[in-house]
Amino acid sequence: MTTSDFIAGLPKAELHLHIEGSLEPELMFALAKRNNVAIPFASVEDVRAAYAFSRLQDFLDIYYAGADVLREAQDFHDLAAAYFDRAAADGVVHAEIMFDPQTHTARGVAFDTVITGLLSAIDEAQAKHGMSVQLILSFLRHLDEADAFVTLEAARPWLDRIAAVGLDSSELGHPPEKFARVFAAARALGLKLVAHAGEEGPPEYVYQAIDLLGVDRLDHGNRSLEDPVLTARLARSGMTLTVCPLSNLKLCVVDDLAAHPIDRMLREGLRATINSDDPAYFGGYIADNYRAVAAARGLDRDDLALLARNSFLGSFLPDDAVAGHLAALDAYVAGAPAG
Ligand code: HPA
Ligand SMILES: [Zn+2]
Repeated sequence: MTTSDFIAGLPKAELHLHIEGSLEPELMFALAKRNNVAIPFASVEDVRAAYAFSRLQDFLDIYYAGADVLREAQDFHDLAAAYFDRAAADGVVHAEIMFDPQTHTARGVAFDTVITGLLSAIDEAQAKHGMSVQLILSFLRHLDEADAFVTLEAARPWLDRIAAVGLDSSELGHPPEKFARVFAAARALGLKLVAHAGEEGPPEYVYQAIDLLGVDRLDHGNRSLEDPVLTARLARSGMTLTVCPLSNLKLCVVDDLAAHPIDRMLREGLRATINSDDPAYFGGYIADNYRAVAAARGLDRDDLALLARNSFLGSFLPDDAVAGHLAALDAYVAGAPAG
């Protein structure tokens, strides 16, 4: 069995995926036509050619523009259904996906339209693929606290279908402390908490995410490695980091995958996981991310299985479900032919 096949069949959870970032150019064009929305691209090739980024903001500008084709519940359904089909083919048995309601409510698309479409695709993925899915409502950090509170209020009727809140968008200049009160309110509602920190932002933002927001999981977290005290603390506390190698490469968080710190993270005792972030924009889904770092950093099957194991340990699934997934993972690894 090749490493590529071993990775594809490895049972895994995806914990860092922006559903709007799974909008493939082909679907973008189809939805633009269906909804009569003008897009600033002449062809699918034209769209892909625009995906050259030198920092996070370059990507975000295009990502928010692309999301403009999403108007009706059916659009959100089709977007998510395409992701679940693709993820299932990559061995994803559980996904915790982020959505950015403010990207849509700011354009006049109702919160309920967005979540209705996503939930119907989630129910379908459960039936079709046996995949479990949880939703993470992510606040846009370039907007203010009041806007985040309005969004949390809009989510109230849906709280039984939302597992967590998150924090994404432009990191620099928008430290976690800006959202301390919103996160406290979300926690009081029984939601889990995650936040992007240490992707472009300094270790100080990671400290804020854990000390001021009280996050249960850290999205990216790469720059924590600049601070040995912080790194040791994250390792000791068993904090999960949702690392996204192809995203890191495309957004110039690393210059080269050969310099990616994924194996260093494991060596330092961090509970690192592999995820795809915005696969339509960064050139690969989750198995591609595993393959890319396996090749670039010489990861062996034990490393790959540990990364998959961490994805279940870092999930928000109940303990018995985690134990079931770990048993299936162990059985897969034990039964995989050498090669
Ligand atoms: O990688 C990301 N970082 C911050 N915001 C985002 N929104 C989508 N993807 C990202
Ligand atoms: Zn992200």
